[in-house]
Amino acid sequence: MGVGKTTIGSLVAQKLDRAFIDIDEEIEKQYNMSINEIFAAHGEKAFREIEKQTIRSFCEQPLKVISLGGGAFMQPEVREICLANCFVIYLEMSWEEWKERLDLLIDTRPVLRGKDLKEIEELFYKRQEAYAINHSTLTVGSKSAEEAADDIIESVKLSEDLR
Ligand SMILES: Nc1ncnc2c1ncn2[C@@H]1O[C@H](COP(=O)(O)OP(=O)(O)OP(=O)(O)O)[C@@H](O)[C@H]1O
Ligand SMILES: O=C(O)C1=C[C@@H](O)[C@@H](O)[C@H](O)C1
Ligand SMILES: [Mg+2]
Repeated sequence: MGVGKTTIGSLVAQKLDRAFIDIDEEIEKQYNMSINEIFAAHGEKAFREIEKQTIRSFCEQPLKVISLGGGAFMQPEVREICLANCFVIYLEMSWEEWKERLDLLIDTRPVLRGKDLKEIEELFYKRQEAYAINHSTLTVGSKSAEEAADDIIESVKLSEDLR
């Protein structure tokens, strides 16, 4: 969550001249509500179901750069759909670096609401096991979004060359 998938993914799409799809944004358009409002009105379970369906519909279309929401990969079916149809890149950050970003995220990521720092740290580490299942890992660290986007393009080109 909040590692920069939307920011960096949109740059990758621009640089590769591909369509960019942000799954959270697509869900917000379908409901005409913000993610916060969807969680409040329908609950997380309903959000996860629509998230899975939305991911399925876009992942089966080729030639797109797709940014998932932060918790999407926790669903085994989402992992299966993405790994079978897409080149899946995990953007990784250390806890020490990521927690400095919390102020930017706290108001717009409802899963953080009501949690103290210890609980957020537990969630951060709990998610890493699922995120580790991917085709390529990029450590974002202190890289700018531009640098991270360029690194992703290099890694995609390398994987194409190796095919
Ligand atoms: N490389 C970067 N360096 C510094 N700040 C960044 C970087 N990438 C993104 N940000 C900032 O971090 C915040 C979260 O970014 P973004 O929304 O792209 O994350 P995300 O991974 O898409 O989040 P989510 O998991 O909720 O979809 C934004 O305020 C964004 O401007
Ligand atoms: O990390 C998460 O569980 C989430 C991240 C956001 O991208 C949104 O998908 C939503 O706020 C849930
Ligand atoms: Mg995002």
